[in-house]
Amino acid sequence: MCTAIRFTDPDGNLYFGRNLDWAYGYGETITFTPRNHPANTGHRAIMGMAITSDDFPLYFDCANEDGLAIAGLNFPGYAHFPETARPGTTAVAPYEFPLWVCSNFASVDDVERALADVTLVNKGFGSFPVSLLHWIIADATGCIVVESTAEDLQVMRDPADVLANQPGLAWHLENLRSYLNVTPEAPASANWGNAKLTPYGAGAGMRGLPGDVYSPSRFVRAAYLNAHHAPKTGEQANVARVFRTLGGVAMVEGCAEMNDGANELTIFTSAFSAREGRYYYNTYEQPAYVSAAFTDFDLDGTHVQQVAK
Ligand SMILES: C[C@H](CCC(=O)NCCS(=O)(=O)O)[C@H]1CC[C@H]2[C@@H]3[C@H](O)C[C@@H]4C[C@H](O)CC[C@]4(C)[C@H]3C[C@H](O)[C@]12C
Repeated sequence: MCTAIRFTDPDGNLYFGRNLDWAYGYGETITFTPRNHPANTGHRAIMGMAITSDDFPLYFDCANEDGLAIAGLNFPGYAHFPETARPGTTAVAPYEFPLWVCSNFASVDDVERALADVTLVNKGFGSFPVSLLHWIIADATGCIVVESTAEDLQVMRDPADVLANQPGLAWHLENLRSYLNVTPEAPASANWGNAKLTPYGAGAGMRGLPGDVYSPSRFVRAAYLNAHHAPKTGEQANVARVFRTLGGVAMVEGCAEMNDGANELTIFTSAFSAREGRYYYNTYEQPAYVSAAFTDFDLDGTHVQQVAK
């Protein structure tokens, strides 16, 4: 499973992060695509988590120098990509979609407009299978979710500022209504007959928030934690906010098996700060952040640059 969140600090800077939950990694590391890389048609510097094949970055999530960020999350059972583009639309393959978005656009509004003329097509990269994903795309103003299904390509505003896995965003947003009673406030005491009931301590208002790592539960919990986190000032506190919130929906190894019996766990957690133009991540066994900033790289170069693991 995977979960992604966005929020802004009190100065309006975007923070964006994701958990990558799976049974294994792919050798991914922080990967920078300079403005003049041949596949960077929009000439925006891009950084995120990827593996690289033949100097082509296969991003799991990434962000650009204008403060636009995207993450791909599994969406099997729902994701469907037609073989060919609808007449009059541009074909974009799922493996190149994060790069295409961050290369060509500076804002969620611009991406949303452009997607009216795009078909996400069923095309893989080399011998890799096509990933069955949906995507969250965020900037300082908000976020959208993109879902290509057998019906159509849906581009939806996401007022919850989070995404998990299946089902689709519309279902998750509807499901949130079942939890509107959950609150940070301490409930008043109650009298049930002659029994006087008082809270043991903090957290009593959170009873009912699901504690498991099933996708609907992670969506609800991430939405609650993200919406209620205290606003923070400064880079360190906001990066901590991303990691603490995503820690609230992280997967502990051994608690949830995948279909093949393998244990799913939070392989890495990442955070992008548009304030500093910096990408941070940690892994299951290495909780200390590793980070890189756009300014660490040759912005006008032509080749992908990777941060050694
Ligand atoms: C497995 C990852 C999604 C994790 C996730 O959402 N898990 C949910 C588990 S569950 O179903 O809900 O149980 C996805 C996210 C991004 C994907 C990668 C990116 O799309 C980049 C390339 C794309 C290639 O087509 C396949 C390899 C790949 C390197 C992908 C491998 C894999 O599908 C990744 C890493």
